[in-house]
Amino acid sequence: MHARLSDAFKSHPVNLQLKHQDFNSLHELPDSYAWTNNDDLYPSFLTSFGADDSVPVIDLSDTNALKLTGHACKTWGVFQVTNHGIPQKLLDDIESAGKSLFSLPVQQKLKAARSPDGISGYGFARISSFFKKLMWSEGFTIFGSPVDHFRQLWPQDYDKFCNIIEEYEKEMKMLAGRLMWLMLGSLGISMEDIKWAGSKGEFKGASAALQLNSYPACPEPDRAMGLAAHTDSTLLTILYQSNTSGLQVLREGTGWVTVPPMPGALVINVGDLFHILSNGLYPSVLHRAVVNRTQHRLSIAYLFGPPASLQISPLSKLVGPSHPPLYRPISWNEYLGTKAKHFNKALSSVRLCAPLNSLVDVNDHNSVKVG
Ligand SMILES: C=C1C[C@]23C[C@@]1(O)CC[C@H]2[C@@]12CCC[C@@](C)(C(=O)O1)[C@H]2[C@@H]3C(=O)O
Ligand SMILES: O=C(O)CCC(=O)C(=O)O
Ligand SMILES: [Fe+2]
Repeated sequence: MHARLSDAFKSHPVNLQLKHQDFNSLHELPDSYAWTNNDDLYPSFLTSFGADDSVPVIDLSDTNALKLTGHACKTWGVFQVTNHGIPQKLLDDIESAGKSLFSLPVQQKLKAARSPDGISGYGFARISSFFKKLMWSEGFTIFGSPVDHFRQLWPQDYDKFCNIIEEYEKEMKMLAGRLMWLMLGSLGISMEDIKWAGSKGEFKGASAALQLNSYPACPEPDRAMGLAAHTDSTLLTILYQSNTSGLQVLREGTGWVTVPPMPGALVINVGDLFHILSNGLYPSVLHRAVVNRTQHRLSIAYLFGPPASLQISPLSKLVGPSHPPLYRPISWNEYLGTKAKHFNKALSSVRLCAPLNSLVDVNDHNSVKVG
């Protein structure tokens, strides 16, 4: 019997969701939410104010899109896309669905709480268990049908919300497929090299989760953390951050760089599984979300991965005598379990050989050099 993604956390349950409180009732930052540099694994003071180093923006209708994508993945691990074909109406609909969800009373939201060993439902981000301080955010993860949870949240009109999610996932899946081919194509990989992509290259058996993140306005944003620095355990992530800034990526030699919201654009992150697939050529990007004093912020992440139990390993075309495979084969299912156990050391725990110079290896987030 094949392992299912929803079983990935069975051996590492987290028990955080019941401590949830109503952010709107907090007019001062409680100590439990006040972060110092010691509480974070990556230095916070390295914020970059220079505008000279900015996240690439790629117009998907540009004839150079393949080359630009390759360059962005290699040098940044993140880029924004325009002309992606996702209707603005759908982005507006999912944004208002998210707003409607998070503005429900806490007791109502808790009816759809994520179980300690589950994937789907309402709660703190899974990675919260690795930190002493709480994050100034709440999340809702959708994996598979959201109907049971949505019936709890909106007994009258859950159907309407289910339809929006279904439509959004359908569109995201198609876009994720297009982006995969751009990223793979830029590495010289073609459809024949990826058996699981299917005969039409549509990645039929792929799995994905949808994560709605809510960051309420915060009385002391400089001392709070929306979502602590992490890489995504995905092949790629498609993020809609609407019009409020908050997403930052860690850039070698520069520090934290804000990804500015652009009307209608989507942010694409390279995830850990693509890092493995590309044998470290396209490194996954460390990112975090900061909060602000006046505006509530919502983001929607489509976390795209391979079939749950398919073994992912460095592509054979990218390995050879002078490029040994850097990572052992691992399934998404197993990788999520590894992440739940080792968090920021998950990728290096899958690594086969030590980097030549471990101090300057850009592909190993445990030795990232900044400043
Ligand atoms: C498939 C998944 C990736 C994710 C854990 C999850 O089961 C669903 C939520 C995802 C998310 C979103 C916020 C950041 C993150 C690190 C977390 O705690 O939950 C990611 C997880 C991940 O990419 O490892
Ligand atoms: O809210 C954001 O901008 C980032 C969200 C994120 O990193 C995630 O959901 O994995
Ligand atoms: Fe993320």
